[in-house]
Amino acid sequence: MVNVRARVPFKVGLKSNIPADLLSFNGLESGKEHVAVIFRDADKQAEVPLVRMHSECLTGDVFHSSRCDCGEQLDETIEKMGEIGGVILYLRQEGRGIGLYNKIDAYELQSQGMNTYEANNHLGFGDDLRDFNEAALMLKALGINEIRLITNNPKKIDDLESCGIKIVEVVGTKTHVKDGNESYLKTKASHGKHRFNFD
Ligand SMILES: Nc1nc2c(ncn2[C@@H]2O[C@H](COP(=O)(O)OP(=O)(O)OP(=O)(O)O)[C@@H](O)[C@H]2O)c(=O)[nH]1
Ligand SMILES: [Zn+2]
Repeated sequence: MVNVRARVPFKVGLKSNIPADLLSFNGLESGKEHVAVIFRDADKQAEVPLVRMHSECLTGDVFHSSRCDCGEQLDETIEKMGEIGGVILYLRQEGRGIGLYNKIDAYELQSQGMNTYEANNHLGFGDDLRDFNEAALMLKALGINEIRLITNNPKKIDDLESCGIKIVEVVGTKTHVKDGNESYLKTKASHGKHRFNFD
């Protein structure tokens, strides 16, 4: 049984000025310390909340690495939810579930010419090891069964729905192209079926 362990207020965003609550949970069987960040008490409002399931990316979220778009997606989400409310589930699934050191090994292979999925496969991993069952349990612990999901990734939609969360709307993120991540994003679109808008 997953339930809320603690809920504390803090302020977030690039200027540390966006109020939110940080929540921890009991009962996550993976032992992963997933957290939720709730803006404008979105879990207590009548409207169906905006939700983002964001998988940990130390290199992108913290260092804004050129190799991916994770940090920009997180910043965009925080800005949006600061204005209209929402819930970020920050999931400790570094490297699409293979972990940080393996992701760095995969980056080494990508520097030699493999794409993001080929590198995973070469290391003996599937394309994406994540499952979103615990994310669904966290939402249920918050009393949330229906959401508007921020994602470009169809796998997240299918996985959450199969765990009993109703997705009433899918909201895409912007396409954050920068020097260094274009082929990564294009591979996600062609192979991973992510929905991006390349102008
Ligand atoms: N294995 C591997 N993982 C990567 C690579 N680049 C980024 N990641 C990981 O991919 C995950 C990105 O997850 P999310 O931000 O949830 O994004 P997503 O699955 O692309 O889906 P949406 O952003 O919701 O459309 C993070 O865990 C990153 O650490 C890579 O080249 N190899
Ligand atoms: Zn990333």
